[in-house]
Amino acid sequence: MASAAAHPTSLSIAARAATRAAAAAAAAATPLRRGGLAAACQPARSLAFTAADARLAVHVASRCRQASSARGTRAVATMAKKSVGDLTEADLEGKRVFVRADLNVPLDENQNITDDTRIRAAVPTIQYLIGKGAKVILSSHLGRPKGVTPKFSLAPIVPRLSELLGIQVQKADDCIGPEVEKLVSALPNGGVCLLENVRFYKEEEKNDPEFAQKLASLADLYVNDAFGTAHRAHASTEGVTKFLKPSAAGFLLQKELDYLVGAVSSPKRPFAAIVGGSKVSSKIGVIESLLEKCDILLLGGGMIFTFYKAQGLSVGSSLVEEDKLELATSLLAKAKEKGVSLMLPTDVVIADKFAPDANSQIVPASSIPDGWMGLDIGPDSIASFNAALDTTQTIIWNGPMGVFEFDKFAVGTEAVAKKLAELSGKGVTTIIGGGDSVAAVEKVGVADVMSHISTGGGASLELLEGKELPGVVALDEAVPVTV
Ligand SMILES: Nc1ncnc2c1ncn2[C@@H]1O[C@H](COP(=O)(O)OP(=O)(O)OP(=O)(O)O)[C@@H](O)[C@H]1O
Ligand SMILES: O=C(O)[C@H](O)COP(=O)(O)O
Repeated sequence: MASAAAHPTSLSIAARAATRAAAAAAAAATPLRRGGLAAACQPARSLAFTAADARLAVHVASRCRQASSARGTRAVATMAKKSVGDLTEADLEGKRVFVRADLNVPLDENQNITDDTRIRAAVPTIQYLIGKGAKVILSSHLGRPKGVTPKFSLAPIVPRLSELLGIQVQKADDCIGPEVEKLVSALPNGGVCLLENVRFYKEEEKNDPEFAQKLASLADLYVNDAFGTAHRAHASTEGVTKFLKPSAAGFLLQKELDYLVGAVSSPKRPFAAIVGGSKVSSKIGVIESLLEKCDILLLGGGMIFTFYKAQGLSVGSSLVEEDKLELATSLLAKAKEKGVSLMLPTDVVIADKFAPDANSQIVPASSIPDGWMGLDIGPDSIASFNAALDTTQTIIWNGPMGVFEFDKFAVGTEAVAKKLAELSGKGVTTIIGGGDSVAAVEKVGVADVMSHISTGGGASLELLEGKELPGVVALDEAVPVTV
């Protein structure tokens, strides 16, 4: 039996990035299509972002707030923060606004952007601010550099961002200091200046107050739209709010919270959660938190073998976390206690090696022979998962059903993506929680029809675990509105 640590479960980062890049290229030109509030809450996916889109974003933000108020607890959970949409022309015209975005996009070896989703998602907030005559000082990290590292420069972002905004974005060679100050002071109303990678200073990740103050000194007010980095208490996401008032949430941040907290806390029922991925240990928090909220929990991916083993089934050489057998048993018991219908796959696709060209066969989950490993869920499981999903009104999905990077073992994951796309078209709220499930949805070409696709991996997981995000907590509270 393979231990989790020794199991060859992970594809290289490059292979995963290539899959995502191909999918993203297909997704890049798809316009926003669905109607209704949920769809309107999506960041604009079209390439040309217009003033009309900016007006839509403002309208959407206010509709989201109204919808949230109507949903009671959802309002408390998601919309208690001051919004960029609350800032008027009088607040913004001629003002320097420090906008923290997450422009941490994948680049190939020639510094070409292979997935511009995060850049496009940052556009509505910037467009709104420049439309109101603000001077936007845009900040982001890229990668995890140790000191100044040219390959982690934000320079490759400038052409695409300029294209999307329809104006030439200025680029600073640093993120603090006299040269940056000069550039910022020459910025016209409605201009945008992108600062260099804020992680070139170790003080950023240390949330150093002096560094935060230096960043803050460039601006008059602060907007955080970096959802993907909101789980980090860094100088540009958290520290800076101590020196800049008001500190407001951007449209992307609001939308992510509205779905990942709001729709999950007070869902239209029945509410199903689908959790997959490689290991149960990395999803414990998410499963435990979702067990408190969902009606149906479907489990797939590598983690199911720990559940099978805990039930005394033979799992061959499938991925198993031996030290999590008790945990798996207790999660099954907890589901029962909570009245949650927890479904494990009834059949699996097994392989004689961890490789794209492995021999494969479909067997009942209870009879995996020695020497074979489960790499996908089988057709009976897909059918019963689909039947369960057909009964639902809200679905959240995190983690693939199998080793979807290998075509032979991608069927279960793709079936879930297609089912969610079909149900989304019928009005079911479908939320994809970041990471590999987003890559799978993009690979199938159905990203555009989902209610919400998160731009954050780690941040979305932390939210789903019920944790507070420091980058959100630090923002100003919204002024309460009496209805
Ligand atoms: N049966 C399986 N055996 C081994 N690995 C599996 C199996 N099913 C899925 N995986 C692997 O799980 C990985 C994804 O797991 P992970 O827990 O990282 O999911 P995620 O949360 O969606 O992704 P991310 O960590 O990128 O946010 C994929 O690379 C996939 O190949
Ligand atoms: O890609 C991400 O998940 C975010 O940009 C955060 O990056 P980090 O994990 O390096 O903080």
